[in-house]
Amino acid sequence: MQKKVMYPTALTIAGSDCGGGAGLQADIKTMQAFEVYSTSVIVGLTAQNTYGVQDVMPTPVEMINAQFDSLYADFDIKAAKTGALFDADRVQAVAENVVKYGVKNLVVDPVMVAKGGAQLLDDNGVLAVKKDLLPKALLVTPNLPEAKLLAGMTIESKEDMKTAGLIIQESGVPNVIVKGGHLEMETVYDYVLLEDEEFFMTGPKVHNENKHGTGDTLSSAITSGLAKGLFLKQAIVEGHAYMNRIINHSLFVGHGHGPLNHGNWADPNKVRTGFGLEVLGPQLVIETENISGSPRALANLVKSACRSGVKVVQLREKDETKLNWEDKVVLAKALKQICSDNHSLFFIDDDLDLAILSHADGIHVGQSDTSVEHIVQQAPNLLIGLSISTMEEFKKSEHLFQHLAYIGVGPVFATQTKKDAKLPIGLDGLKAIKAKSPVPVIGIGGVSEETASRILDAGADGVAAISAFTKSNNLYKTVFELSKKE
Ligand SMILES: Cc1ncc(COP(=O)(O)OP(=O)(O)O)c(N)n1
Ligand SMILES: Cc1ncsc1CCOP(=O)(O)O
Ligand SMILES: [Mg+2]
Repeated sequence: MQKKVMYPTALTIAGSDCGGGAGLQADIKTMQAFEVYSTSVIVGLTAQNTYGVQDVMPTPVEMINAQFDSLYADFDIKAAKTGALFDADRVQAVAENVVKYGVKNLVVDPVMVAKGGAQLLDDNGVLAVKKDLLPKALLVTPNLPEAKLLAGMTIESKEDMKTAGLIIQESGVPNVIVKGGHLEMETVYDYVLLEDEEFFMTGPKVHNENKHGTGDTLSSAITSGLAKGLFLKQAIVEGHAYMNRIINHSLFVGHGHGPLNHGNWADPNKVRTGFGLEVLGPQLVIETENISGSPRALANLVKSACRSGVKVVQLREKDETKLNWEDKVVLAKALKQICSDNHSLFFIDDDLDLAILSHADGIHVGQSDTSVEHIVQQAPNLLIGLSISTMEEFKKSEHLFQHLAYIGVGPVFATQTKKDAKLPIGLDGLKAIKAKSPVPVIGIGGVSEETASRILDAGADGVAAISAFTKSNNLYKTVFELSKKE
């Protein structure tokens, strides 16, 4: 099977924790857990273990600049975060590079004091973060002691957290999370103040000593979501869910405050937010006809769907299209760009020329369309999906599986959308094919928020749908429902 794995890239700008539980080591592990490629600018070294920080050595400013130069000469960095920055000179250097390279989606974790009490940002550094870095950031994530310093007030209640959030927002950063883990309560409240919304996130207080690196981990998790193209609120909620999960599976290594288990992310939904073809998630199949004939409306739907978590989009422009060839090419190229920007794969239905011209990632073909062998010969880099409607078609196609990324099996249920659809194969038919298929099985036809979980429970690796998306008034929920097993 051909495989193409797409990895968004993120950056951590932070200090090294040689003990591996916090700092940029925690960031890299978290990003890996989110299937995001991590790059790093090392702002300083710490000699550190689970007992605390024994020594600190900041990186020379020239070397910080050189690391930024190297990374931005090469990588397409979609989101970045800062951790320990040590002093005002280093904050200044980071702020200058943020401007120089137009660093996108910057999350500032204003690390000031390590768990054992060592100072990781001096007093002038705190002022520099406020003045030089926060106005350039998308989000800042202080814990209570950090929020007290940034807001210049004591914080002893949830109300105080809200006031502190507003004061910090006035520094010029549009979004703030004040983390309340230090409040003496059995529930941990984190106050989220966004540009247009505010809410508390809650989690249980965890009664063990292994919480080293929690701040780094949450901010990296959010940064990972941003790198993958999630909306900020989604990235925050997913990051928080990740933290809540792994904090309950922390590791007993070392003899002091142990680290989190960043790899313990055995959430059944996880595979559906990943990248790569083993983890297709719901596929949006769409043509201008489905969306009042308007290419712009189609582009908007594709953009929103990608941002809601769709990882594969297929353009299925049929003969009835009102578009001429040139307009079709323009549309396909625009959709490919939207998909690339959002780390989603872009497929074309049937049309090999259009797939090649638009630099699509893949092509989907039916039993009577362009042959798989011809595609492999003409465009060996294209991923290929093949339609299968019956067990007979499956058996007839077995020699092609070596070339396929997936098979689209259906219609599973009756569909109004495809006029020439064959008879529904049903859940039992799908199950029988899944049992024999060496490639992922995507169920299509009559997929809705109600039927998707039955198709997935029958063994499908993912679903593809048209009307479920075009009729949706909440794409995020639709993607969630189309990814969910019972
Ligand atoms: C994922 C997926 N599965 C099946 C189809 C149907 O393709 P095909 O059989 O070629 O029918 P048309 O789409 O051409 O009407 C698909 N497009 N995608
Ligand atoms: C393209 C295609 N192939 C088999 S059924 C179908 C149409 C799916 O549309 P809907 O998701 O609205 O049932
Ligand atoms: Mg076809």
